[in-house]
Amino acid sequence: MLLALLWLLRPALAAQPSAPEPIPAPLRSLEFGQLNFLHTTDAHGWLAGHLQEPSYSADWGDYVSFATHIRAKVEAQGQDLLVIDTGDRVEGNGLYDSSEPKGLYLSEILRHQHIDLLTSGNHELYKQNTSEAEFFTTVPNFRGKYLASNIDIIHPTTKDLVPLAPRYKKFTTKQQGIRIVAFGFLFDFTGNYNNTVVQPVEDTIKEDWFQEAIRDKEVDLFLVIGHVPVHSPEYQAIFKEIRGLRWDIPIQFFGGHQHIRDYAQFDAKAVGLASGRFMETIGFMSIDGLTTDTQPNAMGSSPVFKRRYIDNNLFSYHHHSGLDGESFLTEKGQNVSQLIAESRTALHLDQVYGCAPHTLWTSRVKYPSNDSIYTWLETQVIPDSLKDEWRSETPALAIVNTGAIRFDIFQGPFTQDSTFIVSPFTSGFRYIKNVPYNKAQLIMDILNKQPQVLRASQHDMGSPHTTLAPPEQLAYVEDTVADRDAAWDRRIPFRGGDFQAPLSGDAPSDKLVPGYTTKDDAGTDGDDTIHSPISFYRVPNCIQALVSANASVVPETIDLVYIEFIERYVALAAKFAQLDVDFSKESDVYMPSITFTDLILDWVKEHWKCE
Ligand SMILES: Nc1ccn([C@@H]2O[C@H](COP(=O)(O)O)[C@@H](O)[C@H]2O)c(=O)n1
Repeated sequence: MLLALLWLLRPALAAQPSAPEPIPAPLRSLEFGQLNFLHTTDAHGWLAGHLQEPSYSADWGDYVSFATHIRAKVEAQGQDLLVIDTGDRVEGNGLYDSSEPKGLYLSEILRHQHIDLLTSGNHELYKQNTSEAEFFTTVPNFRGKYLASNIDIIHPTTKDLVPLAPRYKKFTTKQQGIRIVAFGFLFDFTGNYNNTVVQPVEDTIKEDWFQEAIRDKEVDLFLVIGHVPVHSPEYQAIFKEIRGLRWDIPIQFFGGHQHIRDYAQFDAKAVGLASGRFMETIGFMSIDGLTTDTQPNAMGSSPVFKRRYIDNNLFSYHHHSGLDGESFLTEKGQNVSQLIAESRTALHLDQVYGCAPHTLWTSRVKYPSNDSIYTWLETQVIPDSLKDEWRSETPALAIVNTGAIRFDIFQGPFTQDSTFIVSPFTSGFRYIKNVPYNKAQLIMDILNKQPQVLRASQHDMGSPHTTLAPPEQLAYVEDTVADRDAAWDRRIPFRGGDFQAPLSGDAPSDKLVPGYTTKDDAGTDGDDTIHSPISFYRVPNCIQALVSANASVVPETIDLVYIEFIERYVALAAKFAQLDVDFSKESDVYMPSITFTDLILDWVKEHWKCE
């Protein structure tokens, strides 16, 4: 009774208390259809939303409210909604990485969304405890919704190899009885821990169960969800396999992994949507003109597909749901926002360790440059901090893959949350002693020509979708330099900051908020928010820093230090460089029990004092 009263008296909660207000901006509306979808992918723990970026400042509770309203709205018209998530829900934010064990709070928050279908990403499988948490927690939390067409796991107690979740599912939609056969794939990933088995997609689709499923005559739509780029050999293979047998059944793909907004047009009746990363984007799709038992498509015409990339903020949510600040709130959504706020407090995610004097970017500025996060690591953090007490007399050349850094650092407070947002992984350092300096440089050159060089070898260095660089680097082959005032382009509004009024003041003439300006197979009208463009620069696979007492002298030999995650790549590059080393026997731990994350955090604490 008292609890109920307290609940009634508490302030209405939308987004997180410290989240910045969204900025009003011109919007393109959603075009609803017979069957509608909301899609998330690569959330990587960002369920609190972006607390330093107004464009993406809604949280998972707001998304729960949004999906509830959209479901009610379409169902009132006799239409259907399916909510989809295509994996990589873990690793990349304090809300996941800061707890012990990791994910303690996240899985409880996640389960409150009514997700109709979900699947695993590669990040759910890098480590044994993460995939086992999927098996014991997320799969049961979403029983009957989680699909794993090509993933098996060694059962933690019986030790049998079993499917992580059901391979596929046939169901009918609530309102119209649309008959759907759905699959849930992961790309041809090879970096998983050995307690799981990822079967290549191309082999999986030859299996009897898949062949039977696609021969089902009572189907109106094939729905393929997966942690797979929508433009990929894997999805091409699935498309061809289904289309080879079923020339007229529509196929809807949902994908992810590359952290980009993307849309693929396979043919007139088959399309795919990818919905970005880090809870920046909620993907929307609708299909009209599906043939069903009750709605025969007598003309036999192709269905009409519409797509929209929604910026995850309350301004967009209010607009698309047709509601305002008051009417938008749902009890469930507010409870989830509250749960996130409590979890963040329990994890001390707002604890400040230092203050960044200026913003450091991963891909918005050229590398190397003063504003590049990689230049900062190479010239300051690593040279100041990398020292092993047993090797202090020997110069070291440290190699770090750029993909180990996941996000930008904004000017201002660097918190417990920022720590994991920037560097969530648990990798430490290893080294090979006494490597000739020129060989080490050759190894660097080879690593930076990967995938071309390493993949051209006979060695299995993984799928074409994995890279030592951040994943979006694979999607864009060249720099995109925003054609506008660079100073404005770099302005990201901060919490309580003064850059929040682009509809007035000193903004460039078009007065738009900088953000995604997506170009995909359907054109340039996919983003809901009309943005001014932002720049994207390519970065190398790896960066290096020479750590030496006498930095002006080039040493003859060095300790070749590298981040643990890239050992197999470094070993292969060493072979190409004709360095005769057996990494399994000769490599050792450098700076025992220090992770790359610790190194960065310790540097921040020491060097970035808050005024
Ligand atoms: N321990 C790890 C794990 C991953 N990476 C980097 O992330 C890339 C994969 O990220 P996605 O979000 O695209 O799945 C991977 O290719 C590495 O670059 C890492 O550095 N350390």
